[in-house]
Amino acid sequence: MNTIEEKISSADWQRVTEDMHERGYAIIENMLTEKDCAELISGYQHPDSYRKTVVMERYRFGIGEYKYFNYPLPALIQTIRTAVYSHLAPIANTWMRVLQIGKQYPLVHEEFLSLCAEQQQTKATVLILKYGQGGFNTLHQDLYGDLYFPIQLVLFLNEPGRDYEGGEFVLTQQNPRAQSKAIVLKPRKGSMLLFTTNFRPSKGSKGYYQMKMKHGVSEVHQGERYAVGVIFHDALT
Ligand SMILES: O=C(O)CCC(=O)C(=O)O
Ligand SMILES: [Fe+2]
Repeated sequence: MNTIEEKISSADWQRVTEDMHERGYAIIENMLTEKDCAELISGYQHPDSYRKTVVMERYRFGIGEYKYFNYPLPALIQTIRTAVYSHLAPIANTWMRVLQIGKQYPLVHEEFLSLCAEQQQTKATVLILKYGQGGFNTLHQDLYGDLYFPIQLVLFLNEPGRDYEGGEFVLTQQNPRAQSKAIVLKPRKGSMLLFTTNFRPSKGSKGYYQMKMKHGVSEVHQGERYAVGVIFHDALT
């Protein structure tokens, strides 16, 4: 059995990089084992692991519930956050360069977290979400302060079509000169989905422009759906 470090380092990052540039998202299957998924789901009940619980209806974020992890993060998630970041920072740096935004991200996640801390962004943003029948997550962006990393990921802990129906992951892209396009994804259990947090570069006739993206989850028609969201910046509150 490969360790999570091995799975991350042997992933096809060339293909992921191309997908991120062309589409603003990429899927890597088989990142988590059955056991990893089961442990993360059963951990949902342990109050000590989390700093805050959000009942989504209260804020009109949708229907469902999520919990922000506390530091220290579970080892599996800590490893994923640190190791995947190093593969994404070069992509983020290309995006900033082609969009002529004078910003570059350090290649080491700890250094990026130090920059967050300088801006008082110190609270963990990694979360686990739970939706039952009728659950959904409205289209949104996960910006938790002025400093943000432009790519984030979700880990899928249940099998679509078996554990739940509906509950598709929805991305919208807002072309500044057209209506929004919806992209609907059903990644399999254990998959990692990488996607655009705010905007990505898209090539037009006069060079690159900003294509704003949002994400959410369509209504769960049946069953239960859990997911872990890994956001690379920390939060003010
Ligand atoms: O439940 C999902 O797949 C979406 C989670 C989400 O919005 C996030 O991780 O930022
Ligand atoms: Fe989100």
